[in-house]
Parts: sequence; C-alpha cells; structure tokens
Amino acid sequence: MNTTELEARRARIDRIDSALVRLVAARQRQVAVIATLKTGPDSARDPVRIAAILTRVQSAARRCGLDEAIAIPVWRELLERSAESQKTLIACAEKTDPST
Ligand SMILES: O=C(O)C(=O)C[C@]1(C(=O)O)C=C[C@@H](O)C=C1
Repeated sequence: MNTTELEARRARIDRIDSALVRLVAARQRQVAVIATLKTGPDSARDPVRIAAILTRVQSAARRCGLDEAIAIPVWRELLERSAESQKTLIACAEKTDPST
C-alpha cells in the first residue's frame, strides 16, 4: 500500500466531510425555521414533501455519479431525523407558549 497516497486521500476525505457538516448544519437551520411555520407536532413530518425530495435526490445522484444505494438511505435518515427534530421543537414551543 502507498501510505503517502493513502494519507493524502484521507486528508481530502476529511476536508470533504467538513464541508458536508457545514452544509448539513445550514440545512438543519432551515428545518428549524420551517418548524416555526408549522401548526403542531403532527404536522412536522410531511410524506409528500419527503417523497418529492427523495425523487429529486435520486435524479441528482444519477447525474453526479453518486451511488443511489448510498444517497437514498442517507437522505431517508436525514429526512426522518429532521422531522423528528421539528416535532421536538414544535412540542417545546407549545409548552413555552401554549397559545401557539
Ligand atoms: O419541507 C418541509 O416541510 C420541512 O419541514 C423540511 C423537511 C426536510 O427535512 O427537508 C423536514 C420535515 C418534513 O418531513 C419535510 C421536509
């Protein structure tokens, strides 16, 4: 094994991971803002929107050469976790201000 190349490739992966974390954090901030626009914890998870996003991600993955076997489960998890986090945020907001 060429250890110099391995280290260089792993350093690139670390930089890509850092960029991905920044992007997912930016996404999460939008998810949190959208939570404030929803009417209750039961409205957090939107199956129609989830299906539309998965379709779009599938097409984008195909165009970019990203393996769908990676893309789809990753986005499914991201979307389910996002909906769960919205549920919690909405429930907390309702507790703090019962008029919302
Ligand atoms: O589009 C919305 O309604 C959102 O709240 C965003 C988002 C997402 O993570 O993209 C989160 C929860 C919903 O299940 C659908 C999509």
